[in-house]
Amino acid sequence: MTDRIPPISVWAELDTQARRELLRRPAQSADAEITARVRDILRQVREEGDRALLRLTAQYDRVQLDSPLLSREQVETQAAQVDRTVRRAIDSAQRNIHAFHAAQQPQPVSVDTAPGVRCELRWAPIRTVGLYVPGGSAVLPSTVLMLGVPAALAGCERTVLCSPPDAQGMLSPAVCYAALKVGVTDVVRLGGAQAVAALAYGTASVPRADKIFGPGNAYVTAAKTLASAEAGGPAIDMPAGPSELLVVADASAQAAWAAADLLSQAEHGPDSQVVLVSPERRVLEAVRRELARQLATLPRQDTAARALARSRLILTASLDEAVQVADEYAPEHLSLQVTDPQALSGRIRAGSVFAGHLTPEAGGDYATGTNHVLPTYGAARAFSSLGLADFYRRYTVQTVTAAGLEALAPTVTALAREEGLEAHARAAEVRLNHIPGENA
Ligand SMILES: NC(=O)c1ccc[n+]([C@@H]2O[C@H](COP(=O)([O-])OP(=O)(O)OC[C@H]3O[C@@H](n4cnc5c(N)ncnc54)[C@H](O)[C@@H]3O)[C@@H](O)[C@H]2O)c1
Ligand SMILES: N[C@H](CO)Cc1c[nH]c[nH+]1
Ligand SMILES: [Zn+2]
Repeated sequence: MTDRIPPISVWAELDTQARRELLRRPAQSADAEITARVRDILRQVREEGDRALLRLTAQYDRVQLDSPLLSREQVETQAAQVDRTVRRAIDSAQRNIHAFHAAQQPQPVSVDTAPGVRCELRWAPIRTVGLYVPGGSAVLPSTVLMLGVPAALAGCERTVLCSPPDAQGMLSPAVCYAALKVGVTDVVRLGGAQAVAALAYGTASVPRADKIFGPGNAYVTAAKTLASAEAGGPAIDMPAGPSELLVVADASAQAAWAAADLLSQAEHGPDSQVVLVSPERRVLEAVRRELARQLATLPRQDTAARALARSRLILTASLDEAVQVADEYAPEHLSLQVTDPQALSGRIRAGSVFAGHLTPEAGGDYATGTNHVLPTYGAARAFSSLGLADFYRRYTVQTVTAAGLEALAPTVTALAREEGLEAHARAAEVRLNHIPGENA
């Protein structure tokens, strides 16, 4: 069975080009084709609104809808059917996610930068947020919580949830239950790039969102990126594409646990990528055998096998070199299955770190309380994991008194004239000459 798992790559034997190729994400190899298709989908929705949405849903989700929107009654009827165990699990995960995110309230700042010159930093909730909840290969009610809990905590006025419809044109009871629990205002059954287009442009039935959040496949991610680049387009959270996991393992790693973690992300989709980096050949070989053994009994064996075909098992010369490889890859999820995980956790750029042998990556996917919407494709080098602050916009306020203006004006006028912007200089001077009670 190990013939379905790639062989071990020895980092020291690879040149720069081969190393780059080894760490390349699978979804990016089809970039041009995906971009072209997504551009076309965006255009159709921009030009034709709901008509295009219904047509594209029939084409890509193979279901004919009468309207993209679910009524409140439909959502409640679906939610009422949720299984009791699932309902309890959603309630319990929601509590942890709420606790961790409630502690992230951004704080206002007020500083007198000079006498009579006050600068403030304030936070206001983004009014309308679009929440994309994946549902192509697996329906993800957990993502409703990851997006909906911080949106509610921030106080966003309108939360528009989009998720692909099932064969009956419905959303699952669990998704509907979670949506009601976090106070989503509009529930829309749309998936893929067309869902993002609807949120970006707004249609007769789907409200336009100021910012679009959420993970998705390569089509969803491309649509978010393209729509946000348009003039006046929505903001987006980050490129949160196909799931990734990189495990750094030393001699203390349990092969069966490392393999289980790698499979947990491989089963998301064929373009998910999982990587194991270790200075121990024995560990790499044992995990390779475990992957094949555990894969054989997985219900989503075909999906996981396709992702595993592009997985990476990398032998490094030392733990230090493993850290360098991991940092260069900048994974969405980083699992540290080593003796001293805390010593490594700050040295590798990653969306979320799973520190130690007893911390399964799946814990963070559902219930530890951290957010599972995370940057992929190496975006963790600069992008952050989703947090409460992402649901606010930050703005500044400055208030200048007469004394402040007198002190500030020479600086403003000198810099304005240096830049050749006379009107700027005069906008300060005109006030200076008319300060009430002084020069009036
Ligand atoms: N990075 C993160 O934070 C994070 C979190 C959760 C999930 N994920 C990832 O999200 C992804 C979800 O992907 P998914 O496919 O299961 O669901 P999805 O909801 O993202 O995409 C499904 C939609 O894609 C569209 N689509 C499918 N094939 C298409 C085609 N050939 N052309 C145009 N559109 C097409 C369809 O409209 C369908 O509704 C997974 O890769 C998972 O790993 C990432
Ligand atoms: N691993 C995904 C983030 O990449 C999140 C998720 C949802 N459900 C299961 N897993
Ligand atoms: Zn997952």
